[in-house]
Amino acid sequence: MSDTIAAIATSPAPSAIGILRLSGPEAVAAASAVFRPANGKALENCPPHALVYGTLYGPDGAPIDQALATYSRGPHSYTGEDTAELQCHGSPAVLALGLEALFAQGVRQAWPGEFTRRAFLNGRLDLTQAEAVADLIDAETPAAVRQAAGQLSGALSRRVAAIYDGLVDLLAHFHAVLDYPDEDIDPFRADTIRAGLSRAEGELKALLATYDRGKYIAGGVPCVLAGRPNAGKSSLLNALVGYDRAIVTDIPGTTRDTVEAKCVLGGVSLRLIDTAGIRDTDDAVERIGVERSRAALEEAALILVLWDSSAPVGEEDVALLKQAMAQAPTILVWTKEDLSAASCPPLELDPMPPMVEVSAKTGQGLGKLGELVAERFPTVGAGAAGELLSNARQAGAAKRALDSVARGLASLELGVTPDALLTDVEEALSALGELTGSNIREDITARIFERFCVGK
Ligand SMILES: Nc1nc2c(c(=O)[nH]1)N(C=O)[C@@H](CNc1ccc(C(=O)N[C@@H](CCC(=O)O)C(=O)O)cc1)CN2
Ligand SMILES: Nc1nc2c(ncn2[C@@H]2O[C@H](COP(=O)(O)OP(=O)(O)OP(=O)(O)O)[C@@H](O)[C@H]2O)c(=O)[nH]1
Ligand SMILES: [Mg+2]
Repeated sequence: MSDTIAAIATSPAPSAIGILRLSGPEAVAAASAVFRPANGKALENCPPHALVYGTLYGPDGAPIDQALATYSRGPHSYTGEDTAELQCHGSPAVLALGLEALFAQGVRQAWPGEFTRRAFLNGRLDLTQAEAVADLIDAETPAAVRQAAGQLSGALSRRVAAIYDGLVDLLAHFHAVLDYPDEDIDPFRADTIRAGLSRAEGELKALLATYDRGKYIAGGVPCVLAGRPNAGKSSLLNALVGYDRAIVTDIPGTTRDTVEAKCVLGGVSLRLIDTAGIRDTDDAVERIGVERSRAALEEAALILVLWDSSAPVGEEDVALLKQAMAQAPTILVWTKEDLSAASCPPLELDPMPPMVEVSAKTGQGLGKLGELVAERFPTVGAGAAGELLSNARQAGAAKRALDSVARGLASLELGVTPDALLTDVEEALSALGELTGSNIREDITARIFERFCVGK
């Protein structure tokens, strides 16, 4: 039987309300020992799922807060175990004392994600739903909220289950042919199996195609700021994130290492990557920085090429723009719009990139830049029904399922033995089981729940 865990479930800053949460066999008894309801009854004798008003006592027995408490009996709770909550004033000192009082009752500190891990182990959530809990907490845009909330309610699980069930139906046909292992699969049955595998293949391809969008919604679009030294890259990064994240000076070659920061622009969550200005240089450190800039360009899903509108455009600016456009959706950003513009020869590019003039100093043009980003990633700002693959673990499992199904289809054409084909289908089922967590190794779940916060 599992032990009883407790944690502060709310943020560590002073706030209106702060919650202590417990789960496990002694959860209700421990909460009852430190909290006395105003109605004179013991907490455990009040009805479950109700909020009860009363006094919370610290480890030395002195009152430390007027609070609300509630408890639930497993399996009718978040974790599926007995749970209790103490909803206090959100003072970090009160919460720390309350937690200490609970430890004195023999409960222990919860690990990060341990409540949700218990919910998963007790079958209250599958793995994609548990991951959605973490995604929801981390969501930075309305689109990310909708995607995570849909996944939490089981939308991705249902989509995967439909593929899984289709493959299970096929297994019945295999058992019929396995009874006669030396005979070829009769053509009628082979057609049925082929149709089932093709359908699963189509569904898995469609599912995998959701991953780009899902990962951009959940984790942000990797967006590189590129341009020659002093173009204003770090200034733009700072203007977009709203604080002085990167060092800005008038010395060309200020940024050496890549600098990352998140922002929301045009409703799209971006992972901005500021880079060293690209130029030939004798400085060994700067040269490594320039190499990193070029490497970052290759990882980008969106590139902002910055041209200083107060300086003449050079050949290297045009070369960088062309390189970027060949690599990913690119926006040409004319910087320092507040200064007087240098004259620029007409640009002859086909196609022309979308362009915008901005000033990091005044904020002019940033709204227009947001519109251009939203045009490039309309579906990333729009949210989803929650049935997108949203992380690499999910995509990896779906890819393995697809590979197994494709192998099965190829084998069928080659006329292999039924048991080889059966192995392919079983491998596909096992990969889908990993995706939802119905069939997954302990060490992998441990890694997944480590990313959660304490108290979740
Ligand atoms: N105060 C508080 N707020 C919270 C949570 C919590 O645990 N406490 N949650 C958690 O992190 C989330 C809500 N999720 C929850 C999911 C299931 C149950 C639950 O008790 N389910 C039971 C009973 C349902 C019912 O009363 O109808 C069940 O499913 O059987 C509670 C919270 C977000 N807000
Ligand atoms: N007036 C004005 N000056 C700007 C603007 N943006 C940047 N600057 C100035 O241009 C100079 C270079 O800015 P940075 O943001 O450091 O340029 P960078 O592209 O990051 O340069 P490197 O890191 O050296 O590649 C600094 O003196 C900035 O203050 C702007 O919008 N208006
Ligand atoms: Mg810089």
